[in-house]
Amino acid sequence: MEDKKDTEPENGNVKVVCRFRPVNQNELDRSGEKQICQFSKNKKSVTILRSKNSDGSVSSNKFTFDRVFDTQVTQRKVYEKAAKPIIEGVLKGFNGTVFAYGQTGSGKTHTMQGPDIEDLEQQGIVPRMIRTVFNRINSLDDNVEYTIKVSMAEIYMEKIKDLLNPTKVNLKIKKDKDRGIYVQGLTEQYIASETDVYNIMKVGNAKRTVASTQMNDASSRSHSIFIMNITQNNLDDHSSKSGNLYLVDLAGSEKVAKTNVCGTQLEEAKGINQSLSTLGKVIHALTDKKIKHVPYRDSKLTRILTESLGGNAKTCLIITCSPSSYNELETISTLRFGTAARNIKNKPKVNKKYTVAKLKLIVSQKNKLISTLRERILCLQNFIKENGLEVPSDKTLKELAVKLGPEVDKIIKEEQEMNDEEEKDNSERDSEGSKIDEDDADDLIDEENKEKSKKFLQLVESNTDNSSKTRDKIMAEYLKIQKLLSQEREKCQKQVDLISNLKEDHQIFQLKIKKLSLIRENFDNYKETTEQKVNEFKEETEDAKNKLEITNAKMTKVKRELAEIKKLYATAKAKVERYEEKGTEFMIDESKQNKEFRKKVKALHDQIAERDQLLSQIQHNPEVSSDLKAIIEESQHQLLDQERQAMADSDNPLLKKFLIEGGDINLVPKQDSCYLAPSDVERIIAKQKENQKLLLEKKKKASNLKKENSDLLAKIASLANIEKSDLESVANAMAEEKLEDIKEQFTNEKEKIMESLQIRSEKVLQLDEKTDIPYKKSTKLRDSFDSDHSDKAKIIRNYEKNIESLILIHLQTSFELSAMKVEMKVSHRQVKSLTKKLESAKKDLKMKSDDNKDLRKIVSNLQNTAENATFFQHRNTIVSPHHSTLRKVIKKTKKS
Ligand SMILES: Nc1ncnc2c1ncn2[C@@H]1O[C@H](COP(=O)(O)OP(=O)(O)OP(=O)(O)O)[C@@H](O)[C@H]1O
Repeated sequence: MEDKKDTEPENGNVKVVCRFRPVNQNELDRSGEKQICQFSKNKKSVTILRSKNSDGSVSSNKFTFDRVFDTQVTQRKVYEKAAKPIIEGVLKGFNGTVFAYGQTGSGKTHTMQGPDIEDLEQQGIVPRMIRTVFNRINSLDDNVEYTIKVSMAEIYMEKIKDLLNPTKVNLKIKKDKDRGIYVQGLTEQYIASETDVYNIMKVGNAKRTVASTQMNDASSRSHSIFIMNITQNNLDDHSSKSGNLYLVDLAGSEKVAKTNVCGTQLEEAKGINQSLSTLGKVIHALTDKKIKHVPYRDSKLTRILTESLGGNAKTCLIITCSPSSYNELETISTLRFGTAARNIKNKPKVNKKYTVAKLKLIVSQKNKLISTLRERILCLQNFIKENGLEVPSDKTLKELAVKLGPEVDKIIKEEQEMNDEEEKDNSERDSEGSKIDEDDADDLIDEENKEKSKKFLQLVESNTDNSSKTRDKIMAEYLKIQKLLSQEREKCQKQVDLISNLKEDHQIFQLKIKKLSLIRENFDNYKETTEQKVNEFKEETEDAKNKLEITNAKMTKVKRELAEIKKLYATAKAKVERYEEKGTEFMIDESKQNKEFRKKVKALHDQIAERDQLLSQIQHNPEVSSDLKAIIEESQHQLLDQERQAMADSDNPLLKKFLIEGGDINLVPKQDSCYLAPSDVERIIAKQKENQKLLLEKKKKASNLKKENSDLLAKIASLANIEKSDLESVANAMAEEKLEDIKEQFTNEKEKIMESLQIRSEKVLQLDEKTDIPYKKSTKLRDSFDSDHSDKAKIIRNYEKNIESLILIHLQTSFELSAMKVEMKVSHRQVKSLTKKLESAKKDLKMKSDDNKDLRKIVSNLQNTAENATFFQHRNTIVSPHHSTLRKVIKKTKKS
C-alpha cells in the first residue's frame, strides 16, 4: 500500500495530479490507436513522445507531478490520491480547493462529477468528498457541532451566475476580514445529509451552460464552482473552526479550429480561453519571484481562486489530458500548465476562532500570572531589604537592563521558544481533537507558576550566601521578571483589546440581530396584513363575482322578458297590421259597393217611378184596351228582366251578389212608390247580419287585443316587479336614504302607469261602445224592417247613414290603428335602444363588477330606463298621443 505522504506536496505547495483519459472514437478515427504518453513506474511522471522530427528522430518531454494517473485508473483511486487529503484538511479547519484543468473533452467533468453522481463506482470526486464529510461527521463525538452550507455558481462570459437561483446572473466578488474572498448574494443552502447535496447538485448541474461541440457532445461552456463551507463548533473549548472547500470544474481550453464552433459558441470559446490565459498569468506571477503583482483581478475566475492560488488554502490541481497524438499540442500545453502550478506556494492555516468565553478564560489566566509575578517582585524587594540591601531605583534598573539586556533577552527568548513549542503542541492536540478541560488548564498554569516561583526562590536562596556575587544575577532575574511582567501585560492588553473588539463585534452583531428581528417582525406584520388583504380581496372578489352572477342572471331574465315582450309586441303588431289591412280592404270594398248599390237603387227607383207613372197613366186611360194593358204589363216584366240581366252583367259585385247568389230582386210596382220586395229585404237583412257578424268579429278582435294588452300590462308589471326586486337587492347595499328616494320614484312611476292604464281601459271601453253603436243600430234597423215594411225606404236611408257612420268608425279605427302603428314603431325603436342600453349596462357591469357605486348607478339607471320604457310601452299600447287630433278629424268628416 502506498504511503499517504506519497502524493502530499511539501511546504504547502499546490498539489498537481495528472489524469489521462482513454482514447475516444474521434481520436481513433483521426490518428488511430497510437498513444503519445509513457507512464513511469513510480506513477509520478509521464513522458510525451512527440511526432517525428524531419530527420526521423522522436523527441520526448518528461513531466513530473505529485501523481500521474494512466488511462485505466478508477474514479475511486483518483479521489483517494487527489481529493481525499484536501477534504480531510477542510475537516481540520483548513480551506481546500480542487480544480480541474484541461483541454476540452479531456475528462474534467468526468473526474469532478462523474457520469452519475449517485453511482458509487462511477461517481466523481465531488460526491465522494461529500460522502467523506458525512461519514466523518457521523463518526465524531457529540461535543462538536457541524454546520454545512453549499453554493453553486458558474462563470459564464465573465459573469457569475447563481446555479441555485438562476435569476441572480451577475454577482459581485467581495472581500471581507472574516470571510475573505466571497461571492456576494450567492445562495447558501444549509444541508443535513448526503442526499440533500446530491439533490442540490442535480439542480445546479441542470442549470449549467453546456453545448455540443465537435470535441465534446456535452462541453461545459462555463467554469463551474461548487462551494462547501464546513463550520465546527467545539462545545467543550468554545473554539470554532471553519473550512471552505472550492471544487472547480473549469471550462476546457480549446482550439477553435478543432471544436469548429461559431457564433455564440465562438464568443464563449474566446471568453473561456481569455480567463484560462489569466489563470496562466496568475500562476506565472506566483511562481516568478521577480514579478511583484499577481493579476488576480483580471478575471472573475482568478479573483475567486485568490486564496486557492498562493493564499490560505490547501489546493490540488487535476490536469486532464488526452493520450492521442491528435491532441499532442494541447496535452503538452496542459502538462506545462500543471508543471508551473506545482511551484505555487500556499500558506494554509487552520481557521480557528475562540469564543468570547474562551478569550475571557485566557485573560483571567494571564491576570493570575501577572498577580503571581507581582507577588514575586514584592517578595524579592522584601528579600533585598531584609538583607540590608537597597532596592534599586527605576533608573538603576534601566541601566542594569541595558547592561544585562542581551543576557536577559536570551533567557526570555529561551522561555519564549519553550512556550511556543508548548503552544504548538497544544494546537496540534487541539487539531487532533484532543480536549483540555478548563479546570485542568487552570491547574496547569498554577503548577507552572508554582514551579517558577520555587525555582526562583531556590535561586535566591542559593545566592544568599554570596550576595555580592549573585547580586547581579538576582538583579538580572529581577529584571527578567519585570520584563516578563511587562510582556505578559502587553499580551494581556492585547487579549483585552481583542475582547473589547469582540465585544464590539458582539454588540454590532446583536444590533444586527435586533435589526433583523425587527425586519422579521415587520415582515411578519406585513405578511399578515398582506394575507389579510389578500383574503379580503378574495372575499370581495367572491362577493363581486356572486353579485355579477346574480346581475348576469337578472340581466338574462330581463333580456328574456324583453325578448318575450318583443315577441308579444311583434305578434300584436302583426295582428294589428292584419286587422288594419282587412279593415281597410273591407272598408274600401264596402264603401265602393255601397255607393254603386245606392246609385243603382236610386236609378232603379227613378225608373220604377217613371214606369209606374207611365203604367198608371196607361191603366187609368180608358182608351187603352185591356189587351194593350196586358201587353204593356208583359213588356214591363220583360223590361224588368232585361234590367235585371243588365244589372247582373254589370261590374257591381254587390248587384251581382244579389242577382247571382241571392236570386232576383223583385221590384213590386205600387201605386205611388216602388218598394223592395220582401225577399230583397231578407237579403239586405242577411247582408246586415253579415255586417253584424263582421262587427262581432271586430269586437272579438278588439277584445282579444284588449286581452293581449292586459297580458302585456301584466308582463310589464312583472318586469317592473323584477326591476323592483333588483333595486331592492342592490339597495340593500346602498344608503337608506337612496333606497327611500328610489322607492318613492318607483311608486310615483307606478301610479302614473296605473293612471295611464285606467285611461287606456276607459278608451278601450269607449272603443267598445263605438263598435256597439252600429251593432245596436243594425239591430234596430232589423227590428224596424220586421215591424214595418212601409218604412223600408226610410230604413234603407238609415241603413245608408249607418253604413256611413260605420265607414267613419272604420276610418277612425283605421286612423287610430295607423297612429298606433307609428307609435308602436317608436316603441319598437325604444325597445331596441333599451336592449342596447341593457347590453352596454351589462358590459359595464362586467367591467366594473367590483365597483358597487357604479353598479348601484347602473342598476338605478337601468331601473329608470326600464321603468320609462315600461311607461312608454303602456302609453303606446294604451293612449295614442294623437288621439284628440284624430277625434277632431273624425268629427269634421262626420259633419261633412
Ligand atoms: N477517464 C475517463 N474514462 C472514460 N471516459 C472518459 C474519461 N474521461 C472522460 N471521458 C469521457 O469523455 C467525454 C468528455 O469528457 P468530459 O465531458 O468530462 O470532458 P471535459 O473536459 O469536461 O470537456 P469540456 O471542457 O468540453 O466540458 C465524456 O463522454 C466522458 O464520459
